Amino acid sequence: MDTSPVLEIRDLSFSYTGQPVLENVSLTLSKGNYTALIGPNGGGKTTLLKLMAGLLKPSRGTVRVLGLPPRQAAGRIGYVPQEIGINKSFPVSVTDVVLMGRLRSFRGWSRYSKADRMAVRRVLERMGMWEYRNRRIAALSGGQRQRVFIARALVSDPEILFLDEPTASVDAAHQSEFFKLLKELNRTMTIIIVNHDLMVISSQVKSVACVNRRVHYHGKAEITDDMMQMYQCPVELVAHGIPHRVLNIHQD
Ligand SMILES: Nc1ncnc2c1ncn2[C@@H]1O[C@H](COP(=O)(O)OP(=O)(O)OP(=O)(O)O)[C@@H](O)[C@H]1O
Repeated sequence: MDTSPVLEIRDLSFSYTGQPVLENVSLTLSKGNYTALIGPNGGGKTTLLKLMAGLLKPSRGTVRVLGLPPRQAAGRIGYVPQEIGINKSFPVSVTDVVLMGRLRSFRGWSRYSKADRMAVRRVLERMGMWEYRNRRIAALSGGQRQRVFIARALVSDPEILFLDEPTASVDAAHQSEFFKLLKELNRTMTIIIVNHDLMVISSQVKSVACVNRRVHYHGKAEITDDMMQMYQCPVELVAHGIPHRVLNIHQD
């Protein structure tokens, strides 16, 4: 099995306004991993994901995705942001949004190739959204919109997929379908997912990185009483709207 690193972060620090958000972060993930980024609100998970995707530049240190600076690997990365601001009056359809994920092979404003359109159909069918292909994006529910943005990330066949709280507006039935899909995708792509519900996510992922200004990586994801001690992770989990502390605090 190929275990070459798909992601290598070395001595990374980042601040937006002088106040450090991430400090001395080093993390190496090998091909085929499926990692959850967990941690308290404001701990830096979204920021870390944006740094991995090349949407932010580190203040110090380096990020390499598939051996390259993230922007150079952009065509091989799929990124699903946490909040998708939609201008309700912007008349863009589901198909238009997913086609944007094919910009790599874009040939002009009026022409996408047949292969682009076929790829869009495949991915919309996979996400159960084909019947909505001509619907305006603003006229979808939050969960449906999220599936469209996941389709947009998948339509370029990425090797690594970054997802920022993708199940935030997905109901329980669709959530389990969604995790089934991710498990299947993980056969061919590395997945890094931000999620708050460790109890749900731990049954899915292969590893966990606790993010709270610093990052602590745990190569396993099962949560047992013993491991709660071992993880020593400061996480305020929000399960069914009720915050509760599951793991103990890191010593440094
Ligand atoms: N654009 C920005 N400008 C300034 N500060 C920011 C910006 N974005 C985030 N921050 C701050 O950086 C810190 C980390 O934010 P980030 O969104 O990465 O945390 P998070 O772990 O993803 O939080 P949550 O679980 O609430 O989504 C927070 O204190 C936040 O207020």
